[in-house]
Amino acid sequence: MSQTQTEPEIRKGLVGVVADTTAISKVNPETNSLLYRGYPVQELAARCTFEEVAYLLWHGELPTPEQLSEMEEAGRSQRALAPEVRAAVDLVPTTAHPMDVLRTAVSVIGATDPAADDASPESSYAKSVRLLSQIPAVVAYDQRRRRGQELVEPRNDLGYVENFLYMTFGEVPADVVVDAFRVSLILYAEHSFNASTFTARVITSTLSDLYSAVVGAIGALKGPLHGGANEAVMHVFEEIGTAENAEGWLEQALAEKRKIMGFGHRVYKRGDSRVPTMKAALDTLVAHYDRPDLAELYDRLEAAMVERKNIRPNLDYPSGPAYHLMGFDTATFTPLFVAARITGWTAHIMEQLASNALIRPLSAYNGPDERHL
Ligand SMILES: CC(=O)SCCNC(=O)CCNC(=O)[C@H](O)C(C)(C)COP(=O)(O)OP(=O)(O)OC[C@H]1O[C@@H](n2cnc3c(N)ncnc32)[C@H](O)[C@@H]1OP(=O)(O)O
Ligand SMILES: O=C([O-])CC(=O)C(=O)O
Repeated sequence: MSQTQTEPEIRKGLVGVVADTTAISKVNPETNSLLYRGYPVQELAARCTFEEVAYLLWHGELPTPEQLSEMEEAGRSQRALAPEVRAAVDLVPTTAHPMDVLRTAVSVIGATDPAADDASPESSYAKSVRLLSQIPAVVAYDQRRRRGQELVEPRNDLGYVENFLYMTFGEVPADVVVDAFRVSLILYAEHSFNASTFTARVITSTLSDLYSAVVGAIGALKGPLHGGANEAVMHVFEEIGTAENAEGWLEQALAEKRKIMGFGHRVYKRGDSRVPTMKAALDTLVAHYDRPDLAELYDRLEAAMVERKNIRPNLDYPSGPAYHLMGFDTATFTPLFVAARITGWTAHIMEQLASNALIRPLSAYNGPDERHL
């Protein structure tokens, strides 16, 4: 009797694999849309504070004024950089990437939390609020120490976004800057089973603690194929120099088989649903800082890439130059992504815990046949 052996189907990079359900966000490449808990992200960016969006991602509904102020109060009381976290940051040399500093700081925040291993929903939520509040203090302080500047203590009379900028720059910038930063954080907050979120879910699935899952997610986000691309976009802009070099630079880069940072996406093949909103925010910054040269370079490279490869920008493409115009150092861009995505990551960690199954795929062995010594 002959038996046909079916080869296992291997989906390298898990392309097209549906790994689980989620109620947190829906990415729909067909309609080019992104919903957080059912709400289009564009509407949230137009109408909500970042704190409201964080609450929505965590709880499934937008907060009432009372619920919001309760969450904000808990967050404000934890905004200052804890002394042991500051000491840990100071130990890391400034030759290290800010993502390495942030990863270390989150590890210390976890290691100094006596309830680190408490996986109850209440404790997970409290940790999520804690990380949301502490991460800006780390990011702002790290950029300042690299510039030889003193730490700026938080201001509790300010909202999250204003305070983040205040701790970074020592002043609250113009409304247009505050608003562009708010929009970027909302757009970066959540995006289903992207690589860093999936990393957090894999770690959580072993019943490890929330901080370990976030540390792993930070590591995954750092790579230039994921969050590290917003920083890489700025390096591309610097390499190109001025708009008239864009086409020539692209030809050469493609000839060298380079990946063009800020373009392409695993899920969206006809454009990233978040780009138009972030591009509009970038345009307001270009006008505010009077930098039409940057907008021209942006447009020329995008047009050339669409013409040559029919590949469109992802969110990192407008975010990189937007953060540059706001005054952030290029190496700080991906930590800003962490500050936003901590909301989505922790929402997914809580969702995974609520309905857990160990994540453990199979592999098809292709090494030598069995042999003996
Ligand atoms: C917020 C975010 O994390 S969004 C992603 C940020 N990352 C980047 O911007 C990095 C640059 N982009 C890329 O490397 C890719 O587009 C990714 C990693 C984002 C998606 O990759 P995948 O879904 O695996 O697409 P894949 O690599 O299969 O691309 C299909 C084809 O388009 C090409 N391609 C895709 N993106 C790019 C790019 N940015 N530059 C040049 N070619 C590209 C690939 O080389 C491939 O060509 P081939 O079929 O001739 O081999
Ligand atoms: O979804 C992805 O693969 C990457 C992305 O855009 C994100 O994480 O925001």
